[in-house]
Amino acid sequence: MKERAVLVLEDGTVYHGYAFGHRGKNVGEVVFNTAQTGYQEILTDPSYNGQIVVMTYPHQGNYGVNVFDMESNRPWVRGFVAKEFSTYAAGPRAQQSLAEFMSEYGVVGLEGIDTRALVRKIREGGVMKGVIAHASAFGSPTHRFSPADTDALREEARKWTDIDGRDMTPEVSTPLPYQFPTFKGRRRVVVMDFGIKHAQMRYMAEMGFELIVVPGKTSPAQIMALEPHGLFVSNGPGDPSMPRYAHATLWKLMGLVPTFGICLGHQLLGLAAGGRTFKLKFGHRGANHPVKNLLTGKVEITSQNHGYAVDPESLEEFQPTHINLNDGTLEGMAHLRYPVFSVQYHPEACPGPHDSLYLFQRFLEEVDAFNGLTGLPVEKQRTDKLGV
Ligand SMILES: NC(=O)CC[C@H](N)C(=O)O
Repeated sequence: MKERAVLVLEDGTVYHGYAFGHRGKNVGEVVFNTAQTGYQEILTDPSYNGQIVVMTYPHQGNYGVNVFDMESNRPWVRGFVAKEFSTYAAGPRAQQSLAEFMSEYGVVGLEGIDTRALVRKIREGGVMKGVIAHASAFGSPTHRFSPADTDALREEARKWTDIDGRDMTPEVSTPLPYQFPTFKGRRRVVVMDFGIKHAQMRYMAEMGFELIVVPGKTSPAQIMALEPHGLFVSNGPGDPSMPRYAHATLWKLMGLVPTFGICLGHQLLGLAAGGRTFKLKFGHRGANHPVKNLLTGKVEITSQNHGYAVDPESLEEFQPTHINLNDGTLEGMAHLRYPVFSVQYHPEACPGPHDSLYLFQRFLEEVDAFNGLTGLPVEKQRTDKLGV
């Protein structure tokens, strides 16, 4: 018999379903993702630190998990919800089942609930805090949830400190600097790690960049002492207005070195330039968000995962370069005078389409133009041989 489990939202809504993955209980901000595949990349994307992710596609887990699709060294989601999880992992790339993977890393799962109703609720009411609890967290796998149990879980969700207003990046940023495994390149990029997805580094390594990854709290002087040709600002979790040290660092470095920011990196650059960020009602999380490139007029289908956005009205030194065609929010910007640009979405995909990979090429061109390296051959690095 399946073990009972519930999701209780802070507004008191209760969804009854069944336990999956690691047995237990966890609280987080409940968000939804509309990607049909890519659950392993989603689970291991550090930007989800603090969040319970609901997949809108009804069937998850069918192709298992493997060592290649890790976006960091472990999952970061606090809970994972789907209509139905496959217990069987099919396909030549599968090395482990999703159930085993979630159990191994302590990811509490829930299935068998009406995910469409839950997503409609979040779309209407905005993102909310919630708790997933399995019956065994109440002492026995055959436990039946009483109204007193769900009231207590609701209180637990309410009392949990909202990720809005919290710097969630120190937990996921590297504690010490390291070199991403690349050959010694003639173009050195310092990567500010706020919870980076490996795909971003893989693409840059393949393009011939030497990558030195530093903690998000690294000072401008320490960064410049590494003599970078370029600076990369990663994605990451939580409220972008909270890591104030990063705003100060990026403000000081603006114009000194060509800079490319993705997602949280984009938001931090906007804040560094004196701009403002705000929280979206339910965010953008999926693999088919249409974005218009205002410089070319072309539309890109993009991978997204963010709950905040930069207010374009608040920007003085940046011009908008990309907008979201669903809701008109800012998706990309470029500095008016310096080689500094950023996007809110994920050109590295993982999961998602590759329409926006040209941005990494643009970064390479900016780095070369600024450092007098134009004409230098790009030493393509085979990251598959490097074991990354
Ligand atoms: N993927 C990211 O970098 C997310 C940025 C930020 N934490 C947000 O939710 O908007």
